[in-house]
Amino acid sequence: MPSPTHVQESLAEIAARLAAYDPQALRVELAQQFIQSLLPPPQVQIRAQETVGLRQALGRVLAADVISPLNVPAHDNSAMDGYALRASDLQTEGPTRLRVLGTSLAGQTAAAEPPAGCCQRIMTGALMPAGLDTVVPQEFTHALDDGQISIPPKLLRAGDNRRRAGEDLRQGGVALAAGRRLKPADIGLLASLGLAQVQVWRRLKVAVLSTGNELCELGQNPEAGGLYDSNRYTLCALLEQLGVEVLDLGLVRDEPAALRAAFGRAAAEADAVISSGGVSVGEADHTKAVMAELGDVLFWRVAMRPGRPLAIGRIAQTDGRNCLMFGLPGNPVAVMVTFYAFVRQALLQLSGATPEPLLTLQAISNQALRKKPGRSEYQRGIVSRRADGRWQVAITGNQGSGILSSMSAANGLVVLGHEQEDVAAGELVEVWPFEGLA
Ligand SMILES: Nc1nc2c(c(=O)[nH]1)N[C@H]1C(S)=C(S)[C@@H](COP(=O)(O)OP(=O)(O)OC[C@H]3O[C@@H](n4cnc5c(N)ncnc54)[C@H](O)[C@@H]3O)O[C@H]1N2
Ligand code: MOO
Repeated sequence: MPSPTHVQESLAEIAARLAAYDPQALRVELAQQFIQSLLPPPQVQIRAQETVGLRQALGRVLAADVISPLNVPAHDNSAMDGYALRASDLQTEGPTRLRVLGTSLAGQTAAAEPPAGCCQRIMTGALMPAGLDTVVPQEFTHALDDGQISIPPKLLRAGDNRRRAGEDLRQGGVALAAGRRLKPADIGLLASLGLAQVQVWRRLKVAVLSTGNELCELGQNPEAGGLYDSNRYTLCALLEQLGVEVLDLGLVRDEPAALRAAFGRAAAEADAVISSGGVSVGEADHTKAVMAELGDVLFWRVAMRPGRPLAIGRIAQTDGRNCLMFGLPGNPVAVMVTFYAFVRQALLQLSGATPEPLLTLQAISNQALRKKPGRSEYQRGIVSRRADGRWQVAITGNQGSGILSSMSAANGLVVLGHEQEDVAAGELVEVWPFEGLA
């Protein structure tokens, strides 16, 4: 491998600084903190930016603040169909009578200032005529025969039903900050500013591979003792949901040359590589040796279930960047749980995204759960609303770390923290809904 262009602290040196670092029983939070410390800012890792049209911008990460080029709304306008008036014309005792001078429709220029004692018929979105500050919705008025309307007393305060220029977005202000991972509402907001394009970081590129000689490609027949490679499909789907570019390196035989070629390609072409399998203590595993040969890597046993064995490392690239290595355990549910616990947030941050709080729920456990203190546990569950409106969660059956059907049946993960002991039926537990992990 070409040597890196700069010297960086080794992973062992970083680990040595952590209090309570125990690679044989690493707390989840400490593992997360460690991974966090390996993430370079996008200016260092991603570097390139691109301009994309709004229709292509969903899920992309803003590379620069978006400064509002205009006020939204551009002018004061009416929030209701009704009559625009001066609050100072309103009587406090008894009804107010005002003469209706004309009609303002949305899209027209602002009407001239009417004299005192007059009002203007106005539609939602129409510009407020000069000098008028308040709108009375038409359903609260009575039309009188002489071209006047009557408004009951004590109905309105000055400024009611008027939308102010710039109340949504102010010209020159930061409409969306750099690091924003664009959501549907953001796309609409950018459109409301008239912006057809935005400046985003290039997509993060993530390589995926599966290791294990027992695995078989879809479309082929597994040999005796073999099984289909499902992890790569799960991982590619998880990555697509995150909006990163996926480099599928396929199924790699558990042979040093094949593994070297795959990890080498990942290092040359991708920002991160995720493998599954071969990180535990088994005999047939060359994965760990090749990871350690090509990069700087630590092999952990995390105090969690599922997902105990985990490799974390990086391979230096010729241009000074790093390719992060995530060696996930082979068991299919452990792959998903470790992805959610360690990989997802890291990839988002590596993409330039500002961290956002994870959407979690407190739900009533429908059943007693066995839990050993001293490790974090992740159980598959179905969250639903009870008749009283509170969340409840039911575990989806067999929780073996190879059982994908109970993961597929679930809509979230029950997360039982490191210190947590047995949970009694009716107790509150934390749940990560899968919707919040997309
Ligand atoms: N003596 C010990 N044995 C094991 C330990 C341990 O601490 N001591 N840990 C167990 C845990 S926990 C896990 S998780 C697994 C992880 O081991 P590996 O990462 O080395 O994974 P493999 O042995 O290669 O595979 C485990 C399991 O998963 C199946 N697998 C692997 N890749 C795929 C794939 N792409 N698609 C579908 N299924 C896959 C594989 O066939 C095995 O059944 O180790 C335990 N053992
Ligand atoms: O980490 Mo393993 O996932 O429990 O089977």
